[in-house]
Amino acid sequence: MAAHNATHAPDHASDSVRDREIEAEQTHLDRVYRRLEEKIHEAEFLMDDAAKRGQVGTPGAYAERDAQVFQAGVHLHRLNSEYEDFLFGRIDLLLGKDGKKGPDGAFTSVEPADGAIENNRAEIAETLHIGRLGVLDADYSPLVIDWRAPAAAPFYRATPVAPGRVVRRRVIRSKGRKVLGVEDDLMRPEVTATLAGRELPAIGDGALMAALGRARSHTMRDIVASIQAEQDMVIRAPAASVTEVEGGPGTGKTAVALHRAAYLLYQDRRRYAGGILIVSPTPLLVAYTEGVLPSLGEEGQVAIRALGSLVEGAEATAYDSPAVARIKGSARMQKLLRKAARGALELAAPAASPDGTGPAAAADEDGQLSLEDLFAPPPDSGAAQETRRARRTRSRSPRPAAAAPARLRVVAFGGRIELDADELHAIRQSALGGTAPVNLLRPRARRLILDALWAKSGAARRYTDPELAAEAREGFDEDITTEHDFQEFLDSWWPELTPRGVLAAMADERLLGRWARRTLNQREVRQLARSLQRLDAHGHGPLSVHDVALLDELQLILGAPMRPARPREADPLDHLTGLEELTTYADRNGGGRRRRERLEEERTEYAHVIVDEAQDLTPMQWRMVGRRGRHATWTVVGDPAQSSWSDPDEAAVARDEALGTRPRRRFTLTVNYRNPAEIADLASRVLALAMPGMQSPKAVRSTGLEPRFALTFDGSGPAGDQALARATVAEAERLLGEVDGTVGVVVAMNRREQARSWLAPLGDRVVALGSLEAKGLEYDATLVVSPAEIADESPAGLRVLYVALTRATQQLTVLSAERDEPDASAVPDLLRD
Ligand SMILES: Nc1ncnc2c1ncn2[C@@H]1O[C@H](COP(=O)(O)OP(=O)(O)OP(=O)(O)O)[C@@H](O)[C@H]1O
Repeated sequence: MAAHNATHAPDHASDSVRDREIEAEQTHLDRVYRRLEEKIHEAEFLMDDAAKRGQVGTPGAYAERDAQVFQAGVHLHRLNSEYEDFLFGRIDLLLGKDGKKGPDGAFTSVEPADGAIENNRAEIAETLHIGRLGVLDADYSPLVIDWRAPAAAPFYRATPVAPGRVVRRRVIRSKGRKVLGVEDDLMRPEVTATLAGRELPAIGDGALMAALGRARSHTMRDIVASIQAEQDMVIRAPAASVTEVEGGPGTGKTAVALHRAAYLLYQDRRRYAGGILIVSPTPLLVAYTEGVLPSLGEEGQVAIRALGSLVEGAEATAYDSPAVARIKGSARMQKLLRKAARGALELAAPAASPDGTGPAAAADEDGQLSLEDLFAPPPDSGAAQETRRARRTRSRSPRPAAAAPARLRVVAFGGRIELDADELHAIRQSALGGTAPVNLLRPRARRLILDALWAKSGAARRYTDPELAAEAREGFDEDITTEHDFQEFLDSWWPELTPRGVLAAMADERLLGRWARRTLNQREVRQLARSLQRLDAHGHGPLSVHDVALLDELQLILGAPMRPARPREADPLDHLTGLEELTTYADRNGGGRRRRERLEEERTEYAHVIVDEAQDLTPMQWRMVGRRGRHATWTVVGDPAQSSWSDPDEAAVARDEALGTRPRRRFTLTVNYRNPAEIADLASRVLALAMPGMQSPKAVRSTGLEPRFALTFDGSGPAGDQALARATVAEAERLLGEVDGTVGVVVAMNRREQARSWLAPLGDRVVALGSLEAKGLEYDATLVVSPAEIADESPAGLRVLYVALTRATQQLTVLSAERDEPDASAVPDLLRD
């Protein structure tokens, strides 16, 4: 940890020295902006020039134009982006061991030259400014080093214990083009260093503390100016294989994951043109974090998706009870879904003509084969009535109706050939024997039907010459299969199943019971079927986050529908870069967003997958995420102590399967940057219950403000609810007065809606959250309502409570009701020492 361990020089520098230092940084920033303006003009000129070349219209001119447009687009996008603090850091360095310079114009040596320090005095040999992007002066000297460049690493890694060449690290605070302040950390406080004959001053109390003390808003800030050494190790870890990061609440796992995405793109833009996927547990966390990457200069190549939005066209909006979530997330679902997909085929109604009489006979030209009343059961048969009923039901409601098995009848070679229900059933079973996706087995089933009809026709016996027999068979097949009615039969008998359709079919408790015979017990069948009844017959309706993983699994089991693949739009720049950065140019010309959205739609696999809050993925979700990174490298961040999944062993197996046998690199983050020590200490009591023996991360600061304990005491029922509402609102109001930023109120999941309505009048600085929604988020102040209610919600309830208690950056109140068994000081049983 750099700043944490650094000696913060007490702020003895006089105001005039501070002003002089700010002015010096202002002069540098002005120079940077002048250079940026020159670059913007250059880029605009290139764009104009490119447009003119485009009018010439020869292939060579087009290629040249495209290359120029790309370059210019990249520049313009980056330079036009408004950054609050484009330039945020500076390091003053001793002379290096060797005099080599890297591509960014900085000296590469990490260690100081012998004799760089003599009698604790030294001369600063190099000053580097660090910013969101690199900028070179016209003479190629570095005006700003990109924060991800190797030359910037000492800014994050230097500590007083291992300072390398760094004497002073400075964080520069600016807004727009104005420098507002500087904060210094001395890495060699014992050394008196001079720069251009003047002693190097140290100003401020340290940048990290300044950053941590800021009020929180509804969006996360990047930490680019104050990344700590242990975090930097993760961010800059090699991309290959799997990087696993564990750390307690507030250790910066999410921040590190986001910065790592930006770092990887910087390192190897070509490789990550395949896209980086960041998987987040909730849409709330996506909304909270998605501004960070643009602030780091990266957009377009990184998709941040909530677990409930990973499947195209599906968006989870509903919540399952913990019991149902446990069923849907479990690996047992694989087997059940395979059965359901096969079972759903049986539900298809046969295609009879509406009046049951079927199509008229169709005589073929050579008189060998005619098709007659092809697929209909006899009009008066029970099966026909059943079929008609089924069709009526189907037109009212497309849920696949249970129907009598059809028989298939053709007239060929002057006689009738018929496959009865049992024979069709046997054919279906035989086609399903393989493991191929159900929708893709249809051609095989079709072939088996034709084989059976051919065998029954006895025609094969009439041909001694195999060539003639093959020819006859070919004609036979063609005649049958080109018949519209045959195709209709096939559509009904082996319909194309959709994941949503199968999920909807599982809402039928009786059918589900059949399919789940060896997988779920009766109670589980009932719970699962009921939870799916909120979907309509097409499977449309409010999906839960766990339903989305089931849809993805079903997509695999069923296979892609058989329609012609949409040709990928040729991108003239693919051969140059494969980058979407072009969209920055195309955006300006209107078509970029559409194109990017389309490409994203088509993209189901990524070059790098980052999983945030990995401890929460269920086995089925690991399978879903794993499919998106089969050839990817991975970064997986999480904290087992915050897991809301009840069976960690089962999830670990699924995680191992998703990550495969790739070698793993492990890191642990140990410092809590979010919670003051007072809040972290209280939370650690729950950690001791939830995961005995697990270490809490060390809080980096303390505020002197102990958590508050409040009570509501009106028993249960509506009166109790009203009392709880009053107490919650009163405390939320009090906290609003205490902090400048946001207040999060965490309640048990089943009180979510209630709490939202209680708190709505307080405005948007207050957010009501169900316990599971609090994951990853943070607020200046947090109110946790009834810890016992949250802890009792599920087998993982204590860990969920631990999450709730670790969301506050400044103040925490715990509100207890009777069931919390509070003591005389209102401390609930679960939080007593
Ligand atoms: N080096 C840093 N400099 C400044 N702020 C930091 C630093 N590291 C982390 N933070 C801040 O600490 C807070 C917690 O970070 P983050 O949300 O990434 O932690 P986390 O480990 O993902 O937490 P949780 O497991 O509770 O979700 C954020 O506000 C983040 O900006």
